[in-house]
Amino acid sequence: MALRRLQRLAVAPLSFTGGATTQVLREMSTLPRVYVTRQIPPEGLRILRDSRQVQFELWDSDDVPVPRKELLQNVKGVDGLLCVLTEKIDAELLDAAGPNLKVLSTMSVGFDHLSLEELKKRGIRVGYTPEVLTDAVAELTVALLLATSRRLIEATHEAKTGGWGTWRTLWLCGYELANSTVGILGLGRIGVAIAERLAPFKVKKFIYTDVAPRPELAKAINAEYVSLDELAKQSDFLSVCCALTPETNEICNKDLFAKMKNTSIFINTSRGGVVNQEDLYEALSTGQIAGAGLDVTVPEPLPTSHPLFTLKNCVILPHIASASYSTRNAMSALAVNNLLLGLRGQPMIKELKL
Ligand SMILES: O=CC(=O)O
Repeated sequence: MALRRLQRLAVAPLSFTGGATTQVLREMSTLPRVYVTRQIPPEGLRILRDSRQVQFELWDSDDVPVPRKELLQNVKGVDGLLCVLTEKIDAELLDAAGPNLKVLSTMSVGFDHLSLEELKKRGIRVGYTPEVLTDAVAELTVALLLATSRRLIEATHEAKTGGWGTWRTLWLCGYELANSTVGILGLGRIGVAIAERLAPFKVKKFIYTDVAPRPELAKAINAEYVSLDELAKQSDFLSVCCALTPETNEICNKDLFAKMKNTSIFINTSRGGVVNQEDLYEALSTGQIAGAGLDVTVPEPLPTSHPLFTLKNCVILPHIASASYSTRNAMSALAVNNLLLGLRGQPMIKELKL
């Protein structure tokens, strides 16, 4: 099938003169081998091609992830691996790759798909792509928040399907940011960038919680550190920005939703795993909270039959927070540069400390 074909790409254009071709092939065989699990955006691909540092094979599709069985086969003996967040990098995969594998580079800021313990045990260095996506994610979070709180999806649906009768005094009313309290669960670069964008909407107060206060970051947005309980109680808008870890797994559950105001809006652009989705469904369908905007779910894609899709007060996006052309190209370039630096034994631009 054309889409699923595996491409073997030379590090330099192959010459058609016999001698030169042989030379390139010989050169190829001594260069480090890299496997790329997805057709990555052009900027990264160009850097990889032009580097002449590696020979690489690529799963030549962006529509269908490489099937696990093929992935296990294709990584055999590689020195470097470039993956995206759909690939689970665990002991089985690392064993399949074997001892040559020295560098893993993920084109994502999140790394919950990587078994860090297994990577560390094998001395494999890990690159990831923070910072380059902060603006795009913050922008999308604001868009999702407004779409949810001002009921934009419901409103366009009504307009298109004949629900638009006379102008009505309380029809499709939502909640506004002016004079509100915005809570951030997990304050990092993205949380700060979201708050910076929301401040001009005349937010009254920013509050946040995290494992510990982060005064340097909080100062930039004049945010107050509070407990998780207080965050739930005080927030008119609660935006989840934390990484998915064993500590944050399903941290947004019925206990949290029960403490929230029935006028509050819940937004998640981090990872679906931080939310207990049954509890969220209950909170939304019983009016315990006013609405939810989710860019991430468990599983992804969320089956179209999922109960959350039946709720008018739940806006669900298909994990697109970083999806702008410039950001995805920047992520692919950073992922490739991390990989190439790692394979040269140099510090990566963005390397995870294991
Ligand atoms: O979710 C997106 C990422 O981790 O980059």
